[in-house]
Amino acid sequence: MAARRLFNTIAPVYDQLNDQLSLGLHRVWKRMTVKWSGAATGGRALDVCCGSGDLAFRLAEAVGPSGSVVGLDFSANMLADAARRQQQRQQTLGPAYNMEWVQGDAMQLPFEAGSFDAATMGYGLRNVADRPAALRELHRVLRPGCSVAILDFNNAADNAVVDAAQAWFLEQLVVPAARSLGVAEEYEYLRPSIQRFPSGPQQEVLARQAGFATAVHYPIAFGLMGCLVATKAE
Ligand SMILES: C/C(=C\Cc1cc(O)c2ccccc2c1O)CCC[C@H](C)CCC[C@H](C)CCCC(C)C
Ligand SMILES: C[S@@+](CC[C@H](N)C(=O)[O-])C[C@H]1O[C@@H](n2cnc3c(N)ncnc32)[C@H](O)[C@@H]1O
Repeated sequence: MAARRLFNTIAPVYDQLNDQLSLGLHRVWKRMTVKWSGAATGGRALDVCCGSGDLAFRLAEAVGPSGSVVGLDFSANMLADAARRQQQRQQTLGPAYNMEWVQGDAMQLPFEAGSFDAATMGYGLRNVADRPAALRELHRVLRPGCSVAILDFNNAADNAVVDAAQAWFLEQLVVPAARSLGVAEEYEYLRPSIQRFPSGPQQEVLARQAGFATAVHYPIAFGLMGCLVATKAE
C-alpha cells in the first residue's frame, strides 16, 4: 500500500489509537521532542510530517503568540484533522497562535533556506521514501545554530529483550486493536518498518552526512522509542 494512501486511511482512528495504545505516553514523548528542538518564545518553528498536529500544537505553545508554526504533511486527511483540531482549540483558547498547515513533501520542502528557528518530525523519518533527502531538507531550512528533534520508534535489534517487548506490543495489542477498527493491514506495517529503520547510531551518521554539525540519538521509554537531535553549525 502506498504511504500516502495508508495515512489517509488511518487518519480517522489515528489519534484515538495513539492515546489508547501508548496509555497517553506519546504526549510525554512529544513534549520531550519539542523541548529538544529548542523552540523558544517568538521563534518560527516547523513540524514536518505533522499528521493531525500533535507536535505542531506543542510547538505553538513553546513559541507563543509572538512566534509562528508551520505544519507540513502530504496527507490531505491528516491535515484536515489538524485544521479541525486547531479550530476547536481556538474556540476555547482564542485565536492566539499563528499556525499554518501546508500540504507538501518532506523530501522537497517548499520553504526558503535558513527560514526556521526549530524543527520537529514525529514518526515521519521511518516512513519517508528517501531519508537522506528528508534530512538534507531539514538541514537546509534551519537557521545556523538551530536544531531538529526527530521522534520515532527505536530499532532495538541490538537488545533482544526490548526488541521482543516491542514485537509483543505491536503484534498482540496494537494490531488486534487496529483490526477492531478495520485498519489491521495498515498497523501490520509498523513492525517491519521499524526493523528496516536505521538504529540510533546509524541515524546519527545519516544526520552528519546530511550536513548537521552534531547529532545525538536518545533512547526513550526503555528504548522502545528514540529521539534524534541534530544541530546545524553556527
Ligand atoms: C504515536 C505513536 C505511533 C504513531 C504511528 C507511527 C507510524 O509510523 C504508523 C504507521 C502506520 C500505522 C500507524 C502508525 C502510528 O500510529 C506511538 C504510540 C502508539 C503506538 C500505536 C503504540 C505503541 C506501542 C509501543 C510499542 C509500546 C508502548 C510502551 C509503553 C511503555 C506502554
Ligand atoms: C505516523 S504519522 C505521524 C504524525 C505526527 N507527526 C505524530 O507524531 O502523531 C506520519 C505522518 O507522516 C506523513 N508523511 C509520510 N511521508 C511523508 C512525506 N514524504 N512528506 C510529507 N508527509 C509525509 C504521513 O502522511 C503521516 O501523517
